[in-house]
Amino acid sequence: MAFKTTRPLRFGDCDPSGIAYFPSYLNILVGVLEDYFGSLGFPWKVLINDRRLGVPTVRLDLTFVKPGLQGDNLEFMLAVRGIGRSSLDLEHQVSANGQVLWSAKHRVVATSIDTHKSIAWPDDIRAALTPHLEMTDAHHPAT
Ligand SMILES: CC(C)(COP(=O)(O)OP(=O)(O)OC[C@H]1O[C@@H](n2cnc3c(N)ncnc32)[C@H](O)[C@@H]1OP(=O)(O)O)[C@@H](O)C(=O)NCCC(=O)NCCSC(=O)c1ccc(O)cc1
Repeated sequence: MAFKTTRPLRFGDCDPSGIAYFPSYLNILVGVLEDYFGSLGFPWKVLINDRRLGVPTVRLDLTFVKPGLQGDNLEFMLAVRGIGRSSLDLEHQVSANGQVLWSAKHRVVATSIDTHKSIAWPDDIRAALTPHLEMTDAHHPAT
């Protein structure tokens, strides 16, 4: 099941003409990921400060379809597409007014904040992520 959340496209996210500035999208996207982990019971403050676990991005493939405009209510849909030893594959779809504005394929990796090396997902985090796993093939059995 996809994680859904919304966030308005604010004045500070846009250029002077009111079109979304894509670096702002990246910052917003990190916030969505943070909210997702929070929804699973793993707020990043606790993950980072107490458990010494970071979630850096190693790959991000963005496709922009339509411009976002100041005042749009951005609707984020995050799906888990794969869980590796330490990696997590996500797919994002971002819409406003019923139209897709952009999408992203995103891989993050669990790392130790102390060594800056990958670590296997701890059992409790893996157990929380696994029910959200939606294989792409499940949606496209013929491909
Ligand atoms: C993440 C790394 C430490 C992993 O390196 P290693 O410890 O040597 O591990 P490995 O190379 O074995 O890779 C581990 C896994 O990552 C996967 N991986 C690593 N690099 C890649 C790339 N480039 N593409 C795809 N997959 C990758 C790899 O397939 C392994 O997957 P599993 O089989 O599931 O375990 C290292 O690749 C790295 O430091 N990369 C740079 C990360 C970075 O700086 N990203 C820029 C954005 S920072 C960021 O997003 C951030 C978020 C939150 C914060 O609090 C701070 C920063």
